[in-house]
Amino acid sequence: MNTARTASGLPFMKMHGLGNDFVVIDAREGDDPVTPALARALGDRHRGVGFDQLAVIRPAQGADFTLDFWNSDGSRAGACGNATRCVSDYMMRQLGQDRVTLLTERGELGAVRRADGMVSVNMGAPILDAAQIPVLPGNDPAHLPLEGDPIAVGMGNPHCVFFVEDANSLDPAARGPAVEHDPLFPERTNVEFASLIGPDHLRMRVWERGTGITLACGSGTCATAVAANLRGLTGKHVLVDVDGGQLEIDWREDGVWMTGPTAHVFDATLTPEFLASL
Ligand SMILES: N[C@H](CCC[C@H](N)C(=O)O)C(=O)O
Repeated sequence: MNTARTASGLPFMKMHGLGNDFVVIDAREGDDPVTPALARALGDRHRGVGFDQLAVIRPAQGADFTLDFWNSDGSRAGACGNATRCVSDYMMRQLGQDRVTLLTERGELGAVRRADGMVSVNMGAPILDAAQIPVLPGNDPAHLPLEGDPIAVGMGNPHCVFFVEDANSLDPAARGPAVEHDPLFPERTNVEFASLIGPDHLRMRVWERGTGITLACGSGTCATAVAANLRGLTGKHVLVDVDGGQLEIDWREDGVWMTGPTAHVFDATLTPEFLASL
């Protein structure tokens, strides 16, 4: 831990995309202060700040910034679409640009601000090839031997998408945890439950790996749109209704684009006492 920061506290930002909420730490100057213990303590909604994901901005070579993601249980996530949109919005404002590039565990991603103010991110091509999905060794890449015939889609993080009769009437907390921890997924998985509610219009609810139910999951909506297209349910441009609102997905030649609103709620500073208690 950077002792200078510990003495004066640690600044952070609170942001959300459709209620998928984030603590964001800008660590472009100084040491990266985040450890699993800090992520868990900050993620505690009673004794810390509370978030679905913690995002850490770091310097990058060859891109505008690097972005790392943590879940509230202290585990790392390889991708987080909504945090990518929120932080890209902040960075576009700060750099005076209407587009940015960023490095994530997945590789280089790009984000742009649309004329209507919404932020779009290209989450990259979906990973469907079993050879490239470390979580699915030796399994049919499209159809897992799980009840409900889900589709596994990698978006830089693992997703397991179930199509159900009525996503509104099921409790993701009842079915999600068993799938998250199924031995088919050695790195665990995010779990989506989706229904077709109109032409190219999906309803999706999510159980997120390392966090639980969230109001929106950007990478999950990308995975769900890809899965729906592969099942012949939709085209490649779909609207996905999540608990917190609506995201627009566009599966193009260059990757899966995800668009929606962003919100920067407040800035604050973690106290030296909080940091010292970890
Ligand atoms: N909310 C995020 C996804 C977090 C995924 C995380 N729970 C993981 O372990 O992969 C999103 O907007 O894409």
